Amino acid sequence: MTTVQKIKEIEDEMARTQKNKATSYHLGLLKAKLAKLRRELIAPPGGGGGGGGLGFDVARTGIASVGFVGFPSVGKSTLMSKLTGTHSEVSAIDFTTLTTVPGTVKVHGAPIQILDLPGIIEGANDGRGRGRQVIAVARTCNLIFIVLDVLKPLQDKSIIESELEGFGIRLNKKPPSIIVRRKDKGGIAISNTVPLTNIDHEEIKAVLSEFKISNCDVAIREPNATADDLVDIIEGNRVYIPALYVLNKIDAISIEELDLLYKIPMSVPISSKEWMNIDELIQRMWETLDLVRVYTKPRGQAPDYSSPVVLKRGKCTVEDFCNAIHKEIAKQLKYAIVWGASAKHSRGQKVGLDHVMEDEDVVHIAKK
Ligand SMILES: Nc1nc2c(ncn2[C@@H]2O[C@H](COP(=O)(O)OP(=O)(O)OP(=O)(O)O)[C@@H](O)[C@H]2O)c(=O)[nH]1
Ligand SMILES: [K+]
Ligand SMILES: [Mg+2]
Repeated sequence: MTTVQKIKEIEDEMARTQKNKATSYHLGLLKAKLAKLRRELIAPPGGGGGGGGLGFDVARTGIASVGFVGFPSVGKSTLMSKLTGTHSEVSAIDFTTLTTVPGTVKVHGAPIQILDLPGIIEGANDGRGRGRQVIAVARTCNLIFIVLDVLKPLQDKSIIESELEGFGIRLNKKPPSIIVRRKDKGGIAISNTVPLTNIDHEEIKAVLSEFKISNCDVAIREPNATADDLVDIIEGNRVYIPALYVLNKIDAISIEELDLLYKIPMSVPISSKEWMNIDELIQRMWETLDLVRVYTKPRGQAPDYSSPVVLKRGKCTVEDFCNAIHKEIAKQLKYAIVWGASAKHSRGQKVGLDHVMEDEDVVHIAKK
């Protein structure tokens, strides 16, 4: 039996099994087994598989990257070409785009890399089409645009989601607050600071046993944690990426239909062909990327608002700022003065390398 067939078999069995006290251990085992099989698919034991592939690894430029994932002919290349000014072949024929096509769009002074990708189909992460290479590129992006054709069934949305999920990508989700600390002896101790609503001790033990963990402390702080969350923590190779659902081709539907689309969370209805609602898309892209612009103020001069240093949230200290300019600067720093949201007072705050900055702060670097 192939790995794909084994996965199908387990999924079928899980669908047949009612979740209750008597079955939770068994379900926990199945979930862990499923995760292990999926890992085999991503990185087969003999090597190979997974990412890379001719034309898929492109030079990464800009401060952040956005990957376009969707079925064929939903309009990914139309959007990418118009957004970036970079040519990417457009046609009504499926699988027009065959490799990664990179382009750049500048948003609020920050260069963002856009990666147009080939269309994927159901079963992509089982190796059908170029799906695996496409999803491997998506795994490395800071934001994923799941592009959907509003003229096609909405079910396509969940197919794409499960293809990405199957490859270890978690969309619009934070890493679950679960800690598994392995020990040499002492058995399994489970503690929780929140009520366990979607997982019970039997299921936790089943998952641990399938991963051959017989001694460990499990601490669950995640409200509504599931067995899948636990598996994610044990497997450890998950990536947590924000996603926006880009609902394309709204030029072809009625206002009433458009109203319904607006109810889908994290979605932006657009028409790439007729250039409708692109401003909202760019604004939502900017907000979701959550970047931090910092303006430099040379001594005795006004800040330079034309070219911000753009940093990522969580990596936006004064030290990160210095390193973004030149790797020697942090060593030469005497102090920095920061104005803006991160500063305590409006006349500016004297800070050191570990100060965390906010979007649109102004900074002056005083050297030794
Ligand atoms: N009506 C309408 N048609 C569109 C829109 N955007 C793209 N199209 C059409 O949809 C078809 C496919 O467009 P592409 O941009 O090649 O789609 P793709 O997703 O890149 O396709 P693949 O590379 O094959 O995966 C073309 O005929 C486009 O003209 C849109 O906003 N509205
Ligand atoms: K196409
Ligand atoms: Mg294309």
